[in-house]
Amino acid sequence: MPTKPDTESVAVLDADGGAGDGARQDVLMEVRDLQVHFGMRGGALARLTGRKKGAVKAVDGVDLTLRKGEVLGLVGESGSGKTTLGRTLLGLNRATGGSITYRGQDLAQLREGRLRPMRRMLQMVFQDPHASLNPAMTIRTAVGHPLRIHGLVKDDDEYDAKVTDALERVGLTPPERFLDKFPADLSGGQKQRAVLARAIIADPELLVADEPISMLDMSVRAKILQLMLDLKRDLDLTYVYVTHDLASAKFFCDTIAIMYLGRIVEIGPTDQVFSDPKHPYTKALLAAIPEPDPHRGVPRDLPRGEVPDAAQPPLGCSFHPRCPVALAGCGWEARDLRALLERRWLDLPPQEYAREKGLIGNLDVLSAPRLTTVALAPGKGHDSAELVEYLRQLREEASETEPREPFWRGVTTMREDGGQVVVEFAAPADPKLLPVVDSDVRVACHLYGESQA
Ligand SMILES: Nc1ncnc2c1ncn2[C@@H]1O[C@H](COP(=O)(O)OP(=O)(O)OP(=O)(O)O)[C@@H](O)[C@H]1O
Repeated sequence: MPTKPDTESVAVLDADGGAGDGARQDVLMEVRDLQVHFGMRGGALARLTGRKKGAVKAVDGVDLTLRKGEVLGLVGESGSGKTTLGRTLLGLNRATGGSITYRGQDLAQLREGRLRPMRRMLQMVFQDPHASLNPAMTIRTAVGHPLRIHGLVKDDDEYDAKVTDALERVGLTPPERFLDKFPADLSGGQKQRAVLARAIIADPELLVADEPISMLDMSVRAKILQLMLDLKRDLDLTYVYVTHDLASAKFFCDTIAIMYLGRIVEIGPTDQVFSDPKHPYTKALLAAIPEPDPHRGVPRDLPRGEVPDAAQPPLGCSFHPRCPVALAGCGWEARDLRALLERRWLDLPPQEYAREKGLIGNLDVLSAPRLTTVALAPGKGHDSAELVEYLRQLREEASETEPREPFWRGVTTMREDGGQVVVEFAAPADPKLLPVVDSDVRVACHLYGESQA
């Protein structure tokens, strides 16, 4: 893959995370406290019992400043909200809250009718070029479609001239060979070139590209990214590049935003994020990039566990249940105790497992989200003294094992009370995205406290 070319407008963040005064006029889009929640329909039982429907917070308070000519990468595991954020920037998903300022208007508030003309300037490139092109349309019709929708040409000659120019720009040459072909006649790479031709034909300002190369052969991926960089340079484009692939983001992006469960946990110039990652999640993602040299070992895994359910995110920092260095105030709660017990029990022989599990009579109370105080009842044939002793033993064992289990930092109290054992956790705090001293990076992590700002 070619090395990342120098771009003229590398992003510079000021203390507020926005562009400095000099760069302010170069701001293309300003996103503030953006939220996109998807309602979940309750089942018949939920309706009967009057239980509230939940919501998935796909995007949960995102701030971004996108400058003209910038390539911003949205990176994170599946379900982190990258696609939803990208789509919302273009008005393809409606925002639940917050603002997206573009050309003096708030896209988050615009009605569909007023949004439509803006769409000419804001285009999306999807992952699957095959699904993006109507199999029954010729390339001429598909690529020129935006010209017709937005009424940008006066006659067929102008239409053909523009389609021909777009095909040339994306390397589908000579264009006459492609105009009357159907998508099925094209290779994957050629289809994605046609999709790019359609995306640029109406002279847009911003392209959101959602995993644009992930479904292509390895051999053409770098070529498509290079083509996108050439188009950006020639047509003054700005890109938002959605991917879970850090290697391509490193090559392609000026700025990287690392997303986790609907939030940006770290954002900054690509070289700084890669050379000196701050957030434990960023560090884990970078450590999980497979080594190109097979003699240097197997790919390392991401931290334990999976991305949690966005409908019931963890308290405090969403990453804390997987974080190897979490602190007391990172948001520990009852569910984390359950996860800890279950991880331990997985490794026990059946008899030991049954004995330990039998000590707790009401394990299910540990499933409720956001509980920072929980009362555990002893199991049949046991009492609270045995139960509290068991928990204290676990804590003791953990203090002697490396790497140190961070969960116990969050437990402030374990005491007997009225025949039960009350476990209390430290008050949770939501980490804010703050600038880190001596760097252009902002990070949402308690390891970099407010004093660092
Ligand atoms: N239309 C929808 N209705 C309900 N939930 C949705 C919808 N779209 C996305 N979600 C949920 O929002 C969360 C974020 O999804 P999103 O697709 O934006 O993440 P992503 O990081 O792009 O993941 P992927 O890489 O798998 O596409 C997920 O929990 C997802 O299930």
